[in-house]
Amino acid sequence: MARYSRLPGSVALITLHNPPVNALSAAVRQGIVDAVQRALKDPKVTSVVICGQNGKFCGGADIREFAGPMSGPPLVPMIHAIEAVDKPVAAAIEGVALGGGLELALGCHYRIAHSKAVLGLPEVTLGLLPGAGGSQRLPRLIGLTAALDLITTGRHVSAAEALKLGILDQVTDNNAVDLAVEFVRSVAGQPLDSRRLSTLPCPCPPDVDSLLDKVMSKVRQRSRGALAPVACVQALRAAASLPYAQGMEKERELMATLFNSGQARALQYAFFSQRVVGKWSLPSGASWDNSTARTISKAAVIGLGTMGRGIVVALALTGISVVAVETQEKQLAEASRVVPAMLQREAGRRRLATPPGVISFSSNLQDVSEVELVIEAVFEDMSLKLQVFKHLASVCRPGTLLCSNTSGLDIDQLAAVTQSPGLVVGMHFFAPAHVMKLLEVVYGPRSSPEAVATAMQLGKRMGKVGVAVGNCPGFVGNRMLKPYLEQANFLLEEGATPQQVDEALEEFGFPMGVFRMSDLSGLDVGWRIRKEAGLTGPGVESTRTRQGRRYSPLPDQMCEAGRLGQKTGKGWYQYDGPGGRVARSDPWVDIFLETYRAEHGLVARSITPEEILERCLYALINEGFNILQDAVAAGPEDIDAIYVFGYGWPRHRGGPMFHAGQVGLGRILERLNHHHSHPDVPHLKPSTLLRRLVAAGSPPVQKWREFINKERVHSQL
Ligand SMILES: CCC/C=C/C(=O)SCCNC(=O)CCNC(=O)[C@H](O)C(C)(C)COP(=O)([O-])OP(=O)([O-])OC[C@H]1O[C@@H](n2cnc3c(N)ncnc32)[C@H](O)[C@@H]1OP(=O)([O-])[O-]
Repeated sequence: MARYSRLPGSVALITLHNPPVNALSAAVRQGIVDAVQRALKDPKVTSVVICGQNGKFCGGADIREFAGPMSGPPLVPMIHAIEAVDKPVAAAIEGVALGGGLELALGCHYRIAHSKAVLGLPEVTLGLLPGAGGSQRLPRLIGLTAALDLITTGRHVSAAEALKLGILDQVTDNNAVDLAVEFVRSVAGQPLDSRRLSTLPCPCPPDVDSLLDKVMSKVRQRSRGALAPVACVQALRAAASLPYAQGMEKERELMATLFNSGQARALQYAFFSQRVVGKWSLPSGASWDNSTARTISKAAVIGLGTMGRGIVVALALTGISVVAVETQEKQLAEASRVVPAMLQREAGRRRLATPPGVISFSSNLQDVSEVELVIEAVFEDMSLKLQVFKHLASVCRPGTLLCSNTSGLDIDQLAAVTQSPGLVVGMHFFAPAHVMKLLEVVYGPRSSPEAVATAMQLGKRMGKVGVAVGNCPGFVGNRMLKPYLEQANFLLEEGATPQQVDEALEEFGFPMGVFRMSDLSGLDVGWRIRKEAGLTGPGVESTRTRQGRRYSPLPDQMCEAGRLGQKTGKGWYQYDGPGGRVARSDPWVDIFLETYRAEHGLVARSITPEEILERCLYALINEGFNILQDAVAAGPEDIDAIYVFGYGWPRHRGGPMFHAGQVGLGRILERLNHHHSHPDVPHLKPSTLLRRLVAAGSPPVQKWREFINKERVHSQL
């Protein structure tokens, strides 16, 4: 709703009221329409201020309403009516003015904000465009170039930047509503024509077409296959070239297309998933709202390889003091040189003045004795990690939280060598750890709710999307990756090339296909893990079946040939030299694959992009269902957030489990059955949960949690 009040004198105050962010629900829109009418009719009112309850102007359209039929007054005419009012209307912006919230403010004649306010048109991140006139009014206010930046990225800007851009008329450190009231009183009676943005021309640079073409190719490259950024550029082209009314017509057409696209639904689902995973719960019943987190001010990181260095930076950026320990002198010296520069760079990128945390480097594990939390980030080797944990258990004071950055080893085994297994959790970061948003917080059977809550809260302080997951080999992300990689390798055996597989996946929206990605991260990482698992190495017979399952030795043979990826200048592709970044296809790989197939009596067949996607993605999705069935992830949103924030799953496709729902669970089941029945593709046996969901009529993804819980109660899973 919106409250109307008459302030002493002649100012009407309209206050949006819809906690927590005063989103523009049907009731709020109706409230605004009624209040504006009242202000118009009251002859004693000479000016109007619109503000939001509880220090938040408005978080935009109510995203929850997008799922159902629209009711209440529409936004566009409501904002037009405000712009047309013949008494000055000012938006008093505190907290946030985002999306429809900023569009509402752009319909006002003046905008006055608190210095801590944040503004933006983030609709593009929800698969939409600023469809309440924002795509036409903002460029008229701040010029085409700046509007293209804001609207195609959806980035939030500070009040200071908004003032500089010309979005705001005034900024105050004091009460923005008081200032707005004072301001509108002072301008009452003055002409408003030049304040109505819809009547202004759009300031454009001389080479407007080349600017628009450049931005269009940039957005297409940045978010391959995403519709909204393209539509945003089209709407801005209309703003630059058409009169306002025709521009609005174009905005309406584009918005209608986007609104009904699966991509908008996927992105809105991703928005809510990100929030759902913060409300974690464990099978024990412990959850975010009944567990207490400790506030950490002093932490340590053990191991200063690539991951450890990134974790040190991520911690230091929050203001935590970090003891960074590395026992190898050479590595320590390098880290002491590199980490401060990384910190400086990242602080600059985040526009933080000076990195607030204090880092001390040490080669002595004894120096962690006073910290409250340790993150172990040594080499991925269980015996080494056990040694470190035993040592930590004897060095740290009682009550210290011990975390491991393992990417898939058993947390419980690590906990078992400490005196307080309840204080052990996994904190699985993703490289580069100071940049990537995902953090898997891994709880073992003995991890305490306090330890999980602390790791989740620490993740939030570091700006991560933390997802609490159960303990199993590979946890969620890497466990699902395994069948995906396996199928990609099998496809090479059957006739595909690395380029064909990568192209299909990149066309789907991944920033990098599986083989390009392997080259980037190094083929030796998986090789070492497979050697430890006894799947390859001296004495292991070179067959295509290992430990009772189909196995492709292709990646092992690449490593044996010294082709470890970008670092050696050769992998699935060739590069200009070691450390080269530009992948080119390599005839050596074609001959290698042909020889391999001939040796194993395999006849290459032609493989379609559809089969590549089905084999790779459905294998991954199927494992996702197994993970839900095993209660390793609490719900499909957890898996989807992990894949969107950590594995490059295209956000406009929601995540693997959401995608399964979009494709249709029946179809996924049918294709898995089809591939599974093929004699040489034995790893695609459909999960029981998938079968049960299909049998239950394929409920929407939002209902799966409830379904799984019911099935579990009735022991069907
Ligand atoms: C149609 C014409 C064109 C216009 C299109 C638009 O405006 S599109 C919209 C353009 N606007 C945007 O894209 C802005 C989207 N919002 C944000 O970016 C952030 O929420 C924030 C910066 C406003 C506050 O961050 P924060 O960390 O302080 O808090 P938090 O993030 O945890 O959220 C708290 C609670 O509020 C909920 N909720 C939030 N916004 C909306 C909404 N618009 N609607 C409904 N609900 C919303 C959120 O789900 C959560 O609910 P829960 O889990 O408690 O049940």
